[in-house]
Amino acid sequence: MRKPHPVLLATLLFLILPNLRRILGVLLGDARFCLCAGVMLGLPPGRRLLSLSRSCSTALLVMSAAIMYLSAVPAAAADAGVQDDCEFLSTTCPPVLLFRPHDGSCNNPRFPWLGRANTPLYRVLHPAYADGRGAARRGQRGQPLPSAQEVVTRLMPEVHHEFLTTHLFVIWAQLISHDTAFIKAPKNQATGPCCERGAGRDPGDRCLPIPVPYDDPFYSQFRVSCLPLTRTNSTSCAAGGAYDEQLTSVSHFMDASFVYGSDAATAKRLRSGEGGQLRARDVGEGWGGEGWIGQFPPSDATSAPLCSSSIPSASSSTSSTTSSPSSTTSSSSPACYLTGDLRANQNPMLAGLQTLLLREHNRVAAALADLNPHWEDERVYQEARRVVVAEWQLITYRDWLRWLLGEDSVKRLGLVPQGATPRSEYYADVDPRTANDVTTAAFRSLHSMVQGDFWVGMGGPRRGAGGGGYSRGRQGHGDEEAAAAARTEALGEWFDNPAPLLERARGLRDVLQGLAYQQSQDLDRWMDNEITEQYEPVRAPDGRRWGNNLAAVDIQRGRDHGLPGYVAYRRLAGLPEASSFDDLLDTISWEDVSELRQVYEHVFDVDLYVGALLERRAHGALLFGPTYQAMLEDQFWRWRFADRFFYNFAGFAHSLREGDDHQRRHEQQILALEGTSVARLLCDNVAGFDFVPRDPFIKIGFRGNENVPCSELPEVDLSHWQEHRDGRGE
Ligand code: HEM
Ligand SMILES: [Ca+2]
Repeated sequence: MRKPHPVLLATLLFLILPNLRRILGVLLGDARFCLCAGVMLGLPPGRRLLSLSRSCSTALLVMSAAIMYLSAVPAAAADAGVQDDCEFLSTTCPPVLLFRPHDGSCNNPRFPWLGRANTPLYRVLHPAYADGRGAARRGQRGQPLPSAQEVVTRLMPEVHHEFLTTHLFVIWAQLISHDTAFIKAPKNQATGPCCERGAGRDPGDRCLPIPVPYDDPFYSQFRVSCLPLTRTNSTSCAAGGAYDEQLTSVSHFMDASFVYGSDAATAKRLRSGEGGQLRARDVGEGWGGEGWIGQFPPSDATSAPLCSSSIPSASSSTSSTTSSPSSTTSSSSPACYLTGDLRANQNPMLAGLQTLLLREHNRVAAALADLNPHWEDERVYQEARRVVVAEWQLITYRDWLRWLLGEDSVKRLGLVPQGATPRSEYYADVDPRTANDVTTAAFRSLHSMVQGDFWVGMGGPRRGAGGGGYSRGRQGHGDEEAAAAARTEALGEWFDNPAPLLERARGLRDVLQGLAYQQSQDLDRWMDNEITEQYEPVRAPDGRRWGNNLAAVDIQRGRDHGLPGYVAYRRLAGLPEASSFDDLLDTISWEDVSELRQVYEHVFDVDLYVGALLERRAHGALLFGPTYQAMLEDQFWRWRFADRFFYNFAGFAHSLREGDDHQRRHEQQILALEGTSVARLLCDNVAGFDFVPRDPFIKIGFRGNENVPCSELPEVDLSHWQEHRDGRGE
């Protein structure tokens, strides 16, 4: 271990001394503390994650901080992908913060780096690297695990089963994932040489290619024998130099960083500098030249690496190994959106939601500026940002989460915000960070809900048997134009190229309408071919297209990050130990266990991503089996109660100004915010949404969900934000 810096040592003592009693508790074997130490060491906790006590969490936090501080002397990075310094530990904060910092720092008063952008992800279980330090996981006997491509071919073919949630529910989830994690991997796979002969053999080259079996039913026709993958950047300082932790480049909190950016410089670049507005382009003539369309994010060359204007053609599609499908980019980019998140252009539905939230910010800012002409640009921007982040959190926790975790679960965990919450309910001693295990497996499982053919307009697909969709819901509203425009588009045709679809007459409206009316796929092991064969495609000379396999990347990424196998995670959900394939039958069907047996040599080899996706639904859960349910409950609980800036905590400096009057006023604002809804966002920001499903996250007709005119929906009464010139409210 390296010699600690005196300042860091002093900080460490400052952290340890007040918590000495708790730390001694760990050492002396207090039962509760043993449980917590067990979690840290990857031992079976035997209880659900959420049952960790508060004092246990404190001890955990302090102990892991101690490890980090003791090893925090900057050292030269061993190679390009590994950072060995923990510079983030020296984060300093101003004494009082009225608005949350963009990078997520200074949220936790004692550990100001927790949740900051460019820091390591949290881990639920100790990693299972092949060499204990950072080499990708291998099988129980040290053998290579089965090819991720082979696993997908066998276990995750395309079968369509729809669920009661809409595609809007799914893409909203994608936004949440972009708000809370962005692993630092050089854009895949991209131009990297990860499929060249010998790549991946030397750990220094940061390659972890996915071998494709020669008889692969899809890729063999294109003679593709390898899918490229670059390893995620990591640091070993977080674990005292013992093993690698992967870094995320965005703030871990649910703070709409995908709108505002995760660092001060980006945040500044996104602002217009006047009236609290974000920069936007007013698009008058769309691609079809059909009249005024509205605001879109600015177009900016810096987002170009993740944006291309058309499908490139394959230059070497007949070679035996290949560079990434995405490596060939097109030269002309009509509009590459600059937003708070570099992934905004990935697909048109995502870019549509990014645009929606950008417009909401500018709408709220304009209203606040009207109410408070004496506010400067900065004040309007920060107050509007606070409103939009609050709406984002409220809609997610009140309206969206019940369809992810189930009504019982959100009630049991007290996750639905109701009015103001006293500051004593903030858990300063719980780690607020995004868990590696969650973002690399549990949350990614929603890839299985993505529709490869997405609706544009609300009339549903023209092709195939389904035709007609929900056009009945339109009766009485007479929107014949929408019916005429209704069609489906293949996802593979639109990756990294949203503008031509959105920026034409009714383009954004149609894409968002499609989201609100099309049902999503179910969460199961069946994946859509548009993401398992066509992610960022190239075209073969005969016009057919092929791309990367997202599900195989997910599996390989879990191995890259050293996530232990599925069996280890079962214990978090209180499921019995499993040491043979037969032991899985309590949660996985006989047929699926037989499939697992065919692919994996040993039950311990089964990847978390695969095993947990095969589980039958947990009792009381809507989508997940017990393992993913427990992991996501824990994550959503921590993103809320360990976020000091969560919108409805009352009584902090940032939630009220001085004096009782302000506290009462803040509480009124919190209540006023409850007028928000995703339906309201659509009505307020997109022309042509005269009526909407009351709950656009679930299919029309389910539990009385019906179309309602916008005029019937509640709204946020912004007059509560009006302030007299002396700083007092009305
Ligand atoms: C609509 C089509 C989608 C596409 C094309 C897509 C594509 C991708 C890609 C390329 C990655 C990075 C893979 C890697 O290199 O490791 C990724 C990561 C991820 N995706 Fe998706 N995704 C889609 C939808 C979704 C949805 C609906 C969710 C819902 C939760 C989601 C959640 C995630 C998560 C949690 C990650 C990991 C993020 C991180 O830790 O950096 N994605 N996705
Ligand atoms: Ca964030």
